Amino acid sequence: MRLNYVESGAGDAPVVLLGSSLGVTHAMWAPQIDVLAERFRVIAFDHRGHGESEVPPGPYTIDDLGGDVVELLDTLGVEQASYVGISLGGAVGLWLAENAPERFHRFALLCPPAWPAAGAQMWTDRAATVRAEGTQAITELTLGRWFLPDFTSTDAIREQLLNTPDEGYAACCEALGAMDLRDKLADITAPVLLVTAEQDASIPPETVIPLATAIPGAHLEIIENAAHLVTYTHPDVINPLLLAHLS
Ligand SMILES: O=C(O)CC1=CCC(=O)O1
Repeated sequence: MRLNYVESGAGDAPVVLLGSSLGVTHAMWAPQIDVLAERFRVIAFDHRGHGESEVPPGPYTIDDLGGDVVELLDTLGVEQASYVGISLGGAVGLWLAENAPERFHRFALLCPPAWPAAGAQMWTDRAATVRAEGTQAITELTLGRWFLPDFTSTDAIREQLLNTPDEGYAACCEALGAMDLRDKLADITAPVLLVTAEQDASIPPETVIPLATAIPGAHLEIIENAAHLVTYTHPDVINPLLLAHLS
C-alpha cells in the first residue's frame, strides 16, 4: 500500500509520525509540523483512501490501516519512531501500540476511539450515505462536531473533507465500525499520552478517560473549552504537551 506523506525536520533527528482524523489529510497537522520539526524528523502521512494515498476498494480494517503504517516505516528504513494520532489516527495508534510495540518509542493519542461506542450501525449507515451521496453529505455535520461555534477558521478542513475520496472515507468508516481495541490495552508497554476534549461530541471524554486506567502508566490530559479537532483549534495547549511527552 503506497501511503502519501510529507517530511519536515532534520533527516537524522528522531522520527515522529503524524496520523490524521477521518476524512482529512496530513495538512490538518499544519499547526504542529513546524514546531515539532525543530526537534524531530516529522512524517505526516495520509491514511489509505485519503489525500494522495492509494484508494483500494473497501471495506478496510483497522489491521489494514495499522499495517500500512508499519509498511511505511519499512519503506523509509526507519526501525523505530514515535507516533502522534488523532481520532481515526488515534485508533491506528492504539493498534500499533498493541500489535507492533517493537517499532515505537512513545505514543500521543488524541480523542482516540477504541471501539464503536456510538454503535457499529452508525458507521455502516455513514459509509452507505457517503457511497451514495459523497462526502458533501457529511461535511457540515462533521464540522459541527469537530469545532465549537466560536471557531470559524474551518475552510481548510472543509476542503479536505469535500476532497476525500468517497470510497476511502466509507471504507475507513467500516474499519471504525468493526474494530474493538479494548482487549489488549493492558498489554501496552510504551509511554502513552492520552488527550480528550471536554466538549468532544465525536469521541466523548467518557469513552477516552477509561483508556487511561486500562493502559499501564498512561497520562491523561483533558482540554477545556475544546471540541474534537483539538490539535487544530488549540495548538498553544497541545504543542507543549506533545513536545514534553515526545522529548
Ligand atoms: O467523524 C467523526 O466525527 C468521528 C470520528 C471518528 C474517528 C474520526 O476520525 O472521526
